[in-house]
This record gives sequence, C-alpha cells and structure tokens, in this order.
Amino acid sequence: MAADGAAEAAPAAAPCERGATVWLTGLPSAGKTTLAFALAERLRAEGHKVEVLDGDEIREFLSKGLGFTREDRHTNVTRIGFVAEKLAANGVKVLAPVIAPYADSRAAVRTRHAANGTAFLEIHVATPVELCAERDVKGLYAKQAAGEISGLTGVDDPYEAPADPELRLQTQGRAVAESAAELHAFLTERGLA
Ligand SMILES: Nc1ncnc2c1ncn2[C@@H]1O[C@H](COP(=O)(O)OS(=O)(=O)O)[C@@H](OP(=O)(O)O)[C@H]1O
Ligand SMILES: Nc1ncnc2c1ncn2[C@@H]1O[C@H](COP(=O)(O)OP(=O)(O)O)[C@@H](O)[C@H]1O
Repeated sequence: MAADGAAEAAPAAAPCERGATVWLTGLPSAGKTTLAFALAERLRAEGHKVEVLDGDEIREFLSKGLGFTREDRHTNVTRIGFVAEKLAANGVKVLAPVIAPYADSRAAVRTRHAANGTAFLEIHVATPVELCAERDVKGLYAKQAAGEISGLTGVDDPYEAPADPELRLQTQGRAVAESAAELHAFLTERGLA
C-alpha cells in the first residue's frame, strides 16, 4: 500500500520474463527454421528462456505417425499450439517454425492463446514459391517435379497465406542476419525483447 493509501500497481514484467508464442508460418524452404534458430540464439544471449518447437523434430516425437493430409496437418498444428501455449504461459519465448498451411488451424491456436491471455504472434515468412523451389533445402520441390512425391505445400497442396499476420517478413534479397534483425526489432516493439 502506498503512503496515501492507494494500492501500488505491480511493476510491469521485464521483456525477458514475458512468455509468447512466435509462430513462423510459410512454405517449405521459406526460411522459418533458419530464422527461428537465429532469433533463439539472440534471445538466449539476452537472457530469455527460449524453446524452438521445430516441425521436423515434432513429427519425430509428438506427432510421430502423422502424415500430410489436411486432417493430420491440423492435428499436428493444434498439438504444437497446445504445447506452445503451456510453455509461453510460463514465461518461455516459444518459436514455432511450422508450415501450418490452413487458416482455421492457425486461428484455433490463436483462439486458445487468447482464451488464456497468452501472447501469440503470427509471422508470415513470405518467400515466393519460385525462390523456395530454388533453395529447395530438402530436395522436396525437385522430388515433386520428378513425380516422386505429391501433396507438397504451395505446389500441389494448399497454402492459405495469413490475411492479417502480426508481421509479414520478406526474405528475398535479404541476408539471414537482416531478416533475423527485423524479427527481433518487431519483438522489441511489442515489449517482448
Ligand atoms: N508434402 C509435404 N508438404 C509439406 N512439407 C513436407 C511434405 N513432406 C515432407 N515435408 C517436410 O515436413 C516438414 C515439417 O512439416 P510441418 O510439420 O511444418 O507441416 S504442417 O504444418 O503439419 O503442414 C517440412 O519442413 P520445412 O521444409 O522446414 O517447412 C517439410 O520439409
Ligand atoms: N533472409 C533469409 N532468411 C531466412 N533464410 C534465408 C534468407 N536468405 C536465404 N535463406 C536461406 O534459405 C534457406 C531456408 O531454409 P529453412 O530455414 O530450412 O526453411 P524452412 O524451415 O522454411 O523450410 C536456408 O538455406 C537459408 O540460409
């Protein structure tokens, strides 16, 4: 209680103590994983608690057995969203470089965060499909073109680009460090870094 009897406001949490989910959505080879790990490194060095929920790793453990049908992708995304919210509610910066191609799956994750009062930032890593196919980090675009696989997001499977993300990041013509800095600056603006 203050000397004049008024209740004192609790001090605002420092950026390091504020949890949030930062979801990086975009096509395969857009740059989601690269940017998530670059941001994670910087945030950790600044004293944040950080967890990267990488799509590939999640599919090896939490979502083992799921494929790439619409239903399986939805299940995968909502599972990741569930875990992310729990961690973020406990002060962790959760970085989720996960394609999440369907708007309704992403909306479900957003709604769950909002219901719990947990910060959720949707970042669209908006690399054009032509450049993603050129990068082709895992050779998936080449395999699709050769008819060895089908159902590749953005090529012969849907990608519903976010209509109103918190941030749309362009990576074409930008160095990784530049895009990572833009993302970090955005978190700073939001009081999260
Ligand atoms: N058919 C098809 N479509 C899209 N992606 C495919 C496919 N098959 C395998 N992969 C690889 O799976 C990686 C993880 O996918 P995600 O869990 O992020 O996808 S999803 O959100 O459930 O749609 C994803 O990782 P990134 O390349 O890092 O995005 C792909 O490399
Ligand atoms: N500005 C940039 N931001 C992120 N990645 C970039 C950028 N410029 C070039 N790249 C390259 O693009 C590739 C993206 O691969 P990756 O991060 O695995 O994509 P995703 O996780 O979206 O499938 C990496 O080889 C990375 O070095």
